[in-house]
Amino acid sequence: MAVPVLLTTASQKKCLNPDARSIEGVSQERNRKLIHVAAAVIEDAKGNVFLAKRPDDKHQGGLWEFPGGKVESGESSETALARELDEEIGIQVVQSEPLIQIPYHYPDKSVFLDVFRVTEFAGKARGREGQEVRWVPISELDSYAFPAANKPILNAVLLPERLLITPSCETALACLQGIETALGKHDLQWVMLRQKQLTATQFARWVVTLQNHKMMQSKLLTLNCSVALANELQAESVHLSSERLMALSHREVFTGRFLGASCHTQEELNQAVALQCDYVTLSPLNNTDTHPGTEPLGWEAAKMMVSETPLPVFLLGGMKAVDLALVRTLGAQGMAAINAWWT
Ligand SMILES: Nc1nc2c([nH]c(=O)n2[C@H]2C[C@H](O)[C@@H](COP(=O)(O)OP(=O)(O)OP(=O)(O)O)O2)c(=O)[nH]1
Ligand SMILES: [Mg+2]
Repeated sequence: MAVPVLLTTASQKKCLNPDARSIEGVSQERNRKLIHVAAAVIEDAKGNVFLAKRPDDKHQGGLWEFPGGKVESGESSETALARELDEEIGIQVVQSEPLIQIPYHYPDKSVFLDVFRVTEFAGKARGREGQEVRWVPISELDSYAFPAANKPILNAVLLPERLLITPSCETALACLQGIETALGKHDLQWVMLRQKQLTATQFARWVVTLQNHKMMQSKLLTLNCSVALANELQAESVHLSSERLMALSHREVFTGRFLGASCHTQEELNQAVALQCDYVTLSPLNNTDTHPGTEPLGWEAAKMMVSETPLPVFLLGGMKAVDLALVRTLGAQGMAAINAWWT
């Protein structure tokens, strides 16, 4: 008989707040022990992800899930993952890496999702328990109904690992050329337009130029501006400065897909979690030319902060392109940088 592991650790603290619960309800849920669950984002070589439908009579029934199940007493998450994937979908894990950890309180249950990316496996994935299963292109994941706790998993899968932030540029043309060079040289998929020296009108003009450029058609463009301006510009992604983040009392109605924010402290990270941001940047990791005189967080503190944040975290500040591997071992989603890629 499987005995699920109940977590009472620091993971309790970083839970995403469930929607529309009374204060009393939330505090009761927060004291509840977390059920430790190992789940897998299984990818094939074509960029498809394997989904299974939860049986109607189970918790979160009828919704699509990343296969997995409860970690049993005495098991590591990796062992539980391997066992569950064999039992549920008949595959044997060959290679996996941690993707993200999410504590979440449902009204009736609290779970701690320990999510791995499985990049290599043996066997043919199938529904061994009669459940409906499907290989789904990553670009179509957003059209599937998942349990509410899964939102950060989707963000972690959909967002690229590397974010290029533009330095302040003299002209829109110089900015375009810089982006083109960096994207071409480093095979980047994600760009944040950050140009603090521009007025909103000038910024909007630069954005339209970028949006219409052929090279940006297949890339994710994030605008570092207000939500109102990003909506006006029909942006797919907006990035809030820490000042804008801390000034918000609730998640503004952003009409695009990804709402991110700059964080430098635990308080700002807490606010990003409370506002249900889709990702955060955490900086400065090291000393940087762009923010001289700012005390860096350092790798140890950053590691702690990442482990307490149930959102995809992109580390930023004085990093080199080769630091990506280290960033991943810390549990962060990836890295954001100007100088590492802008030449
Ligand atoms: N496997 C999986 N579980 C998820 C996801 N999202 C999510 O909220 N959960 C929740 C639903 C359940 O409360 C819990 C997982 O339990 P489970 O039903 O998969 O556990 P299990 O495979 O060990 O099944 P059982 O023996 O308890 O029947 O985590 C997800 O993407 N995958
Ligand atoms: Mg399961």
